[in-house]
Amino acid sequence: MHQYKREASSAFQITRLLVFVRPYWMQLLSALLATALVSAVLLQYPALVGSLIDTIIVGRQFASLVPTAIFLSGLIVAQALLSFWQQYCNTIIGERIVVDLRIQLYRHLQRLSLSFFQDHPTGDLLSRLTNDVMLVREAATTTLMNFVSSLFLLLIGITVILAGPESLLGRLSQLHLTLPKAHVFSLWNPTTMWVLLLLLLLTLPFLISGLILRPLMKQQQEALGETINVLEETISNQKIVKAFSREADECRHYEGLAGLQVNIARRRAWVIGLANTLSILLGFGGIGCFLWFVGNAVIAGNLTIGDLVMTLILLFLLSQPFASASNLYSRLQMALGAAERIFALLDQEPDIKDIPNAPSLPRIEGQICFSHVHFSYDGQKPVLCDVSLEVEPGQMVALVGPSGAGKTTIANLLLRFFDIQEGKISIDGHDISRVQMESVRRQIGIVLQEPVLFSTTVRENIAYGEPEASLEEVQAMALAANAHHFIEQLPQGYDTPVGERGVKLSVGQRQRIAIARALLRNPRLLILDEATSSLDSENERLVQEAFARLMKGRTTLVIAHRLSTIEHADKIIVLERGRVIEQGTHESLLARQGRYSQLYTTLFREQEA
Ligand SMILES: Nc1ncnc2c1ncn2[C@@H]1O[C@H](COP(=O)(O)OP(=O)(O)OP(=O)(O)O)[C@@H](O)[C@H]1O
Repeated sequence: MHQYKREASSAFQITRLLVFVRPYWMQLLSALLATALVSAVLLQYPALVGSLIDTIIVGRQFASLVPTAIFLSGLIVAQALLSFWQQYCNTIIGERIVVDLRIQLYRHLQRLSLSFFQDHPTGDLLSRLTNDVMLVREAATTTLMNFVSSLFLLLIGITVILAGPESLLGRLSQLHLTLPKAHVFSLWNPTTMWVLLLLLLLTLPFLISGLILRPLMKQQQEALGETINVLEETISNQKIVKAFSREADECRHYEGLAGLQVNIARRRAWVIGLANTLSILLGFGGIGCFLWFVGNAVIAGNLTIGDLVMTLILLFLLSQPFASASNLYSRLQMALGAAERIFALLDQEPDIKDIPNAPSLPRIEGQICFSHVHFSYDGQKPVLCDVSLEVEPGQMVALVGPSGAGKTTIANLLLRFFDIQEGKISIDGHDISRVQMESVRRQIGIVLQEPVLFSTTVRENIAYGEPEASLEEVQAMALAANAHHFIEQLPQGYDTPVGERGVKLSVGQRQRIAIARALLRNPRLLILDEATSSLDSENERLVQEAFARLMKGRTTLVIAHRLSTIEHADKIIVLERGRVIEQGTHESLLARQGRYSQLYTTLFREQEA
């Protein structure tokens, strides 16, 4: 069983996330700069309004009106342009990060071994590639920019309040306008300490809520993965759902999972809500006290009404970071939970790997040899025990045996979908675990019991293994697979879409397309898994003919269910409970009156019936 690795620290996750942001650091930096500048621009407004009241309205210096208006207009234009750039970069960088992450995840998935996909539900993987990636995108763009904007508002705002005329605002306003005395408090007095303590208190609710939020977010994403899984399974298997009248049950199942998500969301809302309420109480309580100080100073004549209005606007601006802090923090925690799930997937190593500098398997003749092979899927329950068999080039070998005997497993091992625990499998004398697995698979053609087609055109399905093949080549193979005539009658001929998994074609038609696909690959070695379900006699004849053409001149391993195939095999291998119990030709095995003879009689009776 594949288990995802356990969680790493937030700092480690953030460092890994930065790798995805790095290619766009210039653009991100410019966007962050724009964000910081927007904050700086915003913080000009309190001083301007203060000056407007004190100098122009109360002080009646109307000459300052025009420069003030021009300065204000300039600020508005600057804010608009900077905001545009920030938004533009936000969208572009976000989209690039999403695409990069998805491509890397998809590439990684393609590298993973088959066993990984058997252990992990499709819905969970889809959820990682879609929702988790979107959460990370938001953290790397919107959340980061909001954070920078909040940080700048706070830092500049507090400096302005605390540092008086030496502040950025103070200096700027003295350059352009005559903003009177902005000396509010000097640095490092009891008030400063009081403000710092307040800030510290404000961060506490978020720190505590973060500890609770992160596991909750992970739970929610996992529940979402399960929901997508149910969706994927029941939508793609609607035929079975309907045939067994399970629509209402499936709806209830789905509602149950959706309800679980609401429950988790409710717990999350409580945590965020409490952190928010606490921060509002502390933050706005603090602001109220601060205003009380300033109000008293105005009454005592130490500050003007303009100062009071300026302070009010400043405090309003400063309240923004606190108001959005809980939201930012919960989004960051969501993104970290999502990043953890993404990296857990990226950290999965394929079970089946080429050895270093593995050579490519040269063009083969098609000799197969299993020598004392022992295999188990889970490392515990043995599936194949001491299996030895040999197939000569060009031979057709039938694997027969009861259900669960290990026939498909032998095919899986030849394709190196799994590695064996003991023994050796070789093709033309080359141990398949010591050559490039891609070069092995390239030389093996496979036709499955349930032919798998992709939701594209007939032509692309036939050319799946040889995408460069010309239409003439595709048609020639379709002709040999007895598929050309029915394809020509389809509405758009070879360009007709076959529907998801080929649902728009009959089973026999799908099978012949799969045979044409294997023919086009022209492999030296073939694995056929014969359909157990019988086709109508015309379809059966067409499929059997196509199979015969496909097998001609190639080594073929057939997981056989049909008497005609078994009887015509050069060799029959009888498997039972993972062991080869008999092997030989049809006649020799019948003469032995052993297990094969029993199996054959049963099959004969079934198929005659
Ligand atoms: N991916 C897997 N993981 C774990 N066990 C598996 C897996 N695939 C098959 N098995 C087990 O291995 C044994 C052999 O299965 P296999 O599919 O090879 O049988 P088979 O002879 O092809 O059967 P059938 O004729 O019914 O297809 C069975 O007991 C099965 O439960």
